[in-house]
Amino acid sequence: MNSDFFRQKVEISLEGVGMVFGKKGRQITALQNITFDVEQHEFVTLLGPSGCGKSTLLRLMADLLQPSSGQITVRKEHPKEVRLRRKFGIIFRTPNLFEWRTVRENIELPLEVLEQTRQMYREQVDQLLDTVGLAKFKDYYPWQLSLGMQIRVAMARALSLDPPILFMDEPFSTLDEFTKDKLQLDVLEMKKKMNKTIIFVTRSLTEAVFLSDRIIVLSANPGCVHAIHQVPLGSNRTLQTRESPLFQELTTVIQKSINEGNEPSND
Ligand SMILES: Nc1ncnc2c1ncn2[C@@H]1O[C@H](COP(=O)(O)OP(=O)(O)OP(=O)(O)O)[C@@H](O)[C@H]1O
Repeated sequence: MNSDFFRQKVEISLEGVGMVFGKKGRQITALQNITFDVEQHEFVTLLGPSGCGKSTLLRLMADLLQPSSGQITVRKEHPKEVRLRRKFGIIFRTPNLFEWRTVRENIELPLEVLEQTRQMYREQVDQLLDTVGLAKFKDYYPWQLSLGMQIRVAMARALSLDPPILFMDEPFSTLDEFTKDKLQLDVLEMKKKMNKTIIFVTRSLTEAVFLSDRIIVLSANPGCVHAIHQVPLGSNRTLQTRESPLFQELTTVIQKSINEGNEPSND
């Protein structure tokens, strides 16, 4: 039997992808020969030190940048086609909310752009407000919320069109540990309930192991795939999961992999 029979559906595929910034004379090769697939409903994290090209890679997949070489397909199409059909949700490091719009109005924005009437999406937005735990704060303005709550609003807004694919670029890097824990648990819950394919970027090894099904370790100068690690921690993860021997073992192995990938070469 064909081995593809056992594989999940491939959602995103990268083949020999490279990215060079700048003009002749002052070029930076940010990424070189990146090849991997992301399967449907998978949570894949791009992990590596600052400057190894994680954000660039995420932006290429989301069609916010165009690769200098190689090919990216999403559901067998060019990422642009998929973006134009609004099948991507994106959450950045800063929540980028509109200060003059309430929580509810910020979440409604993508739906408004599609010119749906408020009546059509009222229930859907109510559900999202519940999902991110902000139902009581729906009439607040962003400046009345903590940073953690603002990030929750950005998450709800990214989910408002129910996209199958979610890109998350270091969304929790500016948060304190306590708020980060809560939001990581929310993401795990969301993944379980909503069945999204999630591409997550972080510099934090523990965050990557806690959230991911698979971790892609990038090495720097230029950014390459150094190693790919499965994270077999199951789908019922709690804060106690981080105390388990398997979690400790995975962090040790992946830390070693990061160190190897970033050792200075002798060439
Ligand atoms: N628009 C740009 N123009 C020129 N160089 C860029 C541009 N964007 C990124 N780079 C360069 O590409 C490389 C990779 O940057 P990128 O931001 O993707 O790394 P990163 O791993 O996400 O880093 P960090 O964790 O610090 O955000 C860096 O050398 C960066 O300076």
